[in-house]
Amino acid sequence: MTTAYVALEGDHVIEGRGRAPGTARGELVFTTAYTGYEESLTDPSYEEQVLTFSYPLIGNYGVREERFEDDHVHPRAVLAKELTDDVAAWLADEAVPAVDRLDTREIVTEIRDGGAMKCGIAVGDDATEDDALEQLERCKPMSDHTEIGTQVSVDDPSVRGADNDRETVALIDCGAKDSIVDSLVARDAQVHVLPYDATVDTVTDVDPDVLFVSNGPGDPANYEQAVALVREFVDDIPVAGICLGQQIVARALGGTTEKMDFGHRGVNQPVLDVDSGQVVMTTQNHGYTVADPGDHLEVTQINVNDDTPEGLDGIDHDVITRQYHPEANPGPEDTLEFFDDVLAMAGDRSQRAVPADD
Ligand SMILES: NC(=O)CC[C@H](N)C(=O)O
Repeated sequence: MTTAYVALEGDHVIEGRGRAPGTARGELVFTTAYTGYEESLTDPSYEEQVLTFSYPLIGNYGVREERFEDDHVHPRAVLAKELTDDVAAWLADEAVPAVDRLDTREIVTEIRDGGAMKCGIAVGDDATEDDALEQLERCKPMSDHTEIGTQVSVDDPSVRGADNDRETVALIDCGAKDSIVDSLVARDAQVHVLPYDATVDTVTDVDPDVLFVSNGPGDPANYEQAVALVREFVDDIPVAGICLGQQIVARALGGTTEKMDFGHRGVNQPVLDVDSGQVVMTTQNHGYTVADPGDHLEVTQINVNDDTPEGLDGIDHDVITRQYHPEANPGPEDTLEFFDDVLAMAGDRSQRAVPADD
């Protein structure tokens, strides 16, 4: 059995079984998701994080590429009570250290009490506690990853979907999950996937019907160019956002964001739609939240557990955003109609742009 050490803040070292070798460091978080491990592990939002699964068995339905949200694994390391051989082999292949046979209840309790925290990992035949502690020592707080967008965004623009007379979407890729683009293309939109630091000219050249800001890793305060783009275009075209996208839109319109203690990560986060009174189950993965939406956005949906904003609407602009993941990969699929609402908002503008026939 390969030895594995996990060093938490306070120099608390936990021992486990090594399933994929290497050393790593990152922000230690947990998800309560009991399904969707392929999607979670390939979600770019987990960049620079170490992901703990609180569900005790991870990998029981194999590893299939068609479920991936990106072409590689994003968490820096993975912790679970039991990882199947399939998942362990996949993580070893991807050079992502993995540890199981440790008490994930203890780790989750530490995160709930102490908040998402720095950690260091060392896995391998020769790994030592000191190796894990050295990784912990070198770990930076998430907000210090100021260039995290470059690690996950595309380098060059690309186009998905046919050029037809339907909606054109300019998607600012801050680390977008593939299923967000798929959800738009499945509704016949044409999606221009643009770098997270795209210029105003790049967006103008696309002549979009909607500016869509994606999910992504890290602190929304480190996405100044995306904030500037929203400010530049929001008077002229509709704007939408998911997760990091909601946070960026809020910051652009005078709102504020803050770090949560341990965030929301799971597939059964209850969200109340304020107007209809309906509660839906949602998939979530975030550690920051909108603290104050400012004067130009109203909160339309809230998290039932802690009242944090889960949906925002523009008061004087065409804007809709979600803090959760409506693309439902993994599900539940209660929230897919968000994409219909976004494209309806984009379509409304196309109609208004047609000169009046008098
Ligand atoms: N999934 C996401 O887009 C995450 C958003 C942001 N990085 C957060 O942790 O809050």
